[in-house]
Amino acid sequence: MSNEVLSPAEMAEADRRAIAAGPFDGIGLMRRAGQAVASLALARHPAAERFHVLCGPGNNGGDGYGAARLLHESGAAVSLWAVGAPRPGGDAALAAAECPLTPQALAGFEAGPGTVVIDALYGAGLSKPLAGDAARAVDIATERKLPVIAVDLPSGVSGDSGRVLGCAFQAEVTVTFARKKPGHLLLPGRQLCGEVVLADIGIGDAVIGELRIKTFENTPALWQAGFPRPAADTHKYRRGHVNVFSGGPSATGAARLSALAAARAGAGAVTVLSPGNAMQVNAAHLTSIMLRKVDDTATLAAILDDSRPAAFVLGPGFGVGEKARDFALAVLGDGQGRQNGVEGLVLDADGITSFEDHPASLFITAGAKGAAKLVMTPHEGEFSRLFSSLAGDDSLSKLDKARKAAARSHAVMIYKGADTVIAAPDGRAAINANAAPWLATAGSGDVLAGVVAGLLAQGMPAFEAACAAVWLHAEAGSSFGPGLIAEDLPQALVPLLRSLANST
Ligand SMILES: NC(=O)C1=CN([C@@H]2O[C@H](COP(=O)(O)OP(=O)(O)OC[C@H]3O[C@@H](n4cnc5c(N)ncnc54)[C@H](O)[C@@H]3O)[C@@H](O)[C@H]2O)[C@@H](O)CC1
Ligand SMILES: [K+]
Repeated sequence: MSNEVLSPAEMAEADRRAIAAGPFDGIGLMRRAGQAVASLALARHPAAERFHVLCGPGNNGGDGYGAARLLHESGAAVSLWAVGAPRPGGDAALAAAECPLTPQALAGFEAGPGTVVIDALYGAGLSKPLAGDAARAVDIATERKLPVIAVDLPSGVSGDSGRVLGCAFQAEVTVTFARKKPGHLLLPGRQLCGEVVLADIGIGDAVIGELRIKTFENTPALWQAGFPRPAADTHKYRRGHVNVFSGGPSATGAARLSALAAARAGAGAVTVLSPGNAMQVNAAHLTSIMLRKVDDTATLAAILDDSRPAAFVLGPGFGVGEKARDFALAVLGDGQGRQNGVEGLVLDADGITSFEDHPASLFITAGAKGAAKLVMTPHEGEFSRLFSSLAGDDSLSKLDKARKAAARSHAVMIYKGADTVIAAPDGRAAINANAAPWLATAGSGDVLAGVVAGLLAQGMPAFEAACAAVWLHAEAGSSFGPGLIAEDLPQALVPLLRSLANST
């Protein structure tokens, strides 16, 4: 799979193993990296008046020296600007020695209109905030709106977290090697990278395979094989039953949105579980979705006794409090082991907030042997209510936080945002990068929760169901575009589901 995402440390290990396995040594890989950058620069900017290649002291700079040499050999006008000298005897020093151009000090960097900047200052080895001459170079490129081609990462962007250290280049395109890094996908890094182009520099799939990578970009390749497809002889309850808890009479719409989304995602039957005082308003708005009165855990127990496959959504519009906690724990199994057919619980919005002062009861129940699978869908505020120590730890990336929260809570986490991270208790994680700003609309999260439950009810494993739902939800929002409201999303899923069904 090429959707593995490597941390800078894993990438350095891949480099070491690739060099040991051959056929390329360190300078060989570096030459190929330089070649990839030079080819892209010429293809994108054939009429550039000049390429300004900015080289740092490490191997990122080494790639820059290689690119500068090849651009110069191709007849392009090239200025070379360097900060710090490469370590003598290292690959970057060899690349610098191979380059016939004399570097000028970065302190004197100047660039006029019509020129292109190739940023090879710092990549995977960025270790402190950009300052001094490097920061000045960023200012010049930004003020003059010069196109920037970043080598591996825009200097200033952390490959681990996507955060900016000091300041960073805004690249038009970033050429990276072998696989993407978290910093290409997590914000603000993703936005600063511009387009990300993957170059093959000779690090083979077998080498990457040895690393047992557990981080992925969330694309259909990750979950398509397990996407539910109804058998020819199926019937509605075999396609899974989703139950969505409704809030009180003035807060019922969110549950209905979730229910409709679960139905579109392929659940065979969907029921809104409504408090008695909201039955009328729910009944007035439901057609194919069924309705059942549930006011207390005794009534809920009868529903949980049903052995047919089912998933539950608790949270959208539900209200915060003890009732939410009681219902959630009952669905998970209340420490008694998994209920007959309960595949999972999607805990969203108020359902998450209800456990703000009681997280341990949720985590212990979710971790009990045989408990139903728990999927939580917090946005940043909700995440910090359940995981305040993780949320406040600036040394952790969003990826780290989601992963640690999943392990702590025994839940699949969908840590929402424009760069949603999905993480499983077993350490797998996926970063989603196809979201569009149109999704930031009221009720959008209710739809997502419903899609997750729709897939869970059909027996899709929780991590894959969460990844598929996030991708479909984002793709539906992106394809609909301006004017999107949450009510549009379930319908916008249809063409995507159709093309998924046709593609296998
Ligand atoms: N053989 C290899 O290891 C390969 C590495 N490649 C390139 O190597 C890069 C990683 O190389 P390195 O590990 O040498 O790391 P970098 O070249 O990214 O940076 C490390 C150097 O920069 C200094 N530094 C870091 N941040 C700084 C800051 N903000 N201000 C001033 N100095 C700073 C460090 O002290 C160190 O000297 C990748 O990004 C990629 O471009 C590619 O050539 C492919 C092959
Ligand atoms: K760079």
